[in-house]
Amino acid sequence: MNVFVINSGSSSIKYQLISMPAARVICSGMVDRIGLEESKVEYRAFLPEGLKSREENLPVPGHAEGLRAVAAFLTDPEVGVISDPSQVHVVGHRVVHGGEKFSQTQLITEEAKAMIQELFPLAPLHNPANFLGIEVAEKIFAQAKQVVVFDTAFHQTMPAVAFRMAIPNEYYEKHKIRSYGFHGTSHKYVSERAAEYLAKKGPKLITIHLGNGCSMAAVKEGRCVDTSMGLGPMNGLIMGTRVGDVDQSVIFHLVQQLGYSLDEVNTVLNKKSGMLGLTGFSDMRDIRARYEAGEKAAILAYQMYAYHIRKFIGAYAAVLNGLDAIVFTAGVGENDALTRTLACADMDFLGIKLDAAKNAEPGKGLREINQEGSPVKVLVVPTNEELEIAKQCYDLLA
Ligand SMILES: Nc1ncnc2c1ncn2[C@@H]1O[C@H](COP(=O)(O)OP(=O)(O)O)[C@@H](O)[C@H]1O
Ligand SMILES: CC(=O)OP(=O)(O)O
Ligand SMILES: [Mg+2]
Repeated sequence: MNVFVINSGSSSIKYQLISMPAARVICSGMVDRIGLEESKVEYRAFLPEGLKSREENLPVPGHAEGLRAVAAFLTDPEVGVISDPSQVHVVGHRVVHGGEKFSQTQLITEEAKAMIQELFPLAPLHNPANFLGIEVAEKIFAQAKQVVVFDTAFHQTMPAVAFRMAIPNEYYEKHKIRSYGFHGTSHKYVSERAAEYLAKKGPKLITIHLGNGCSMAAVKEGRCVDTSMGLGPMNGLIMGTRVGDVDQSVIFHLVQQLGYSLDEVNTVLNKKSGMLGLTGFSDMRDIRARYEAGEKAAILAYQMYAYHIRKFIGAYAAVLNGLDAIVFTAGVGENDALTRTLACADMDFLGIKLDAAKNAEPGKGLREINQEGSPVKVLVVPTNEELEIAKQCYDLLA
């Protein structure tokens, strides 16, 4: 079964074609900077004769054009891996928000599509792009089964004490206002890899996903018991452009004292805050360079970013009543040693003892970066949301 996995973000599409159940990656790549100048389509094919890759800088005004460019690579006479789109049997879509009704992996229905659209306001950077991905893939891969895998699914095991908010009951009962949590596919994938590595039954884990969006989860016996994101993917940790936890009074102040409309407030908190608001840059590599150069704003932003991670580590160690390992993952978590250093600083009372040399070593796969004998393991586990989505598609349909 050939599963084409699409992870559509606000300005990018990551994709992999995976042969299941062997979990063999046939090709993978990404469309970057959609809608901006210098958009780019990357494609890597793992052919019997070796790797063939292509990178093309071409205008990609929208997701439809991006996916069409990818489909053209897939069937290209020289670097292609299939002769016809019908050789894609299943398309697996990452969808960020499915609300309370849609959290299980399932075939796309008109009802699910309507719900994904209804939730645009709650996940404005993600659901619209996810929806477009579905609409375009239904046209390009017309014979394939289309499956949705929700970011919220893994967090459905949270108990009510964690997911309810102390607002009047009717808002939950009538309107389903509660914490949902996101990046669930990633938290699930890395917590399973970590549990295998630790070879311990039902370990107590804190998974720390640091990409453009950032979130943490407390995982006990393979189940999520708490997570840092809520009704939408804006709260919790400081992110690339999103604010993370903020005092609600700020919202009223912006509206009532500074005259902002609610749309403007939303734009500020979702798109202009976080590391971008603090430093002028949202990409951690740019901020890192300024940190190294001793720029004050970058130093404070890094410290704040790590401080919020440390607060959640403390909170989740309490929630779990103990801790076997903390797990860093995603673009920043896997690659940025400085973030890990700052996030693990002064945590020896909790048993977290980072090994500076191991942490600084660049690596690729799962690795342990704690000191010998550290009571809590510190792991870097590369995430693979695409593989997890392909597995779930296979389990649903095989
Ligand atoms: N080598 C690196 N060092 C530091 N940060 C990195 C490195 N590689 C990627 N990143 C950061 O990872 C983030 C993107 O992570 P990613 O998981 O790809 O996010 P998303 O899936 O949300 O697009 C960016 O902030 C980028 O700067
Ligand atoms: C939910 C979310 O924040 O996703 P991403 O990190 O891909 O933006
Ligand atoms: Mg991501």
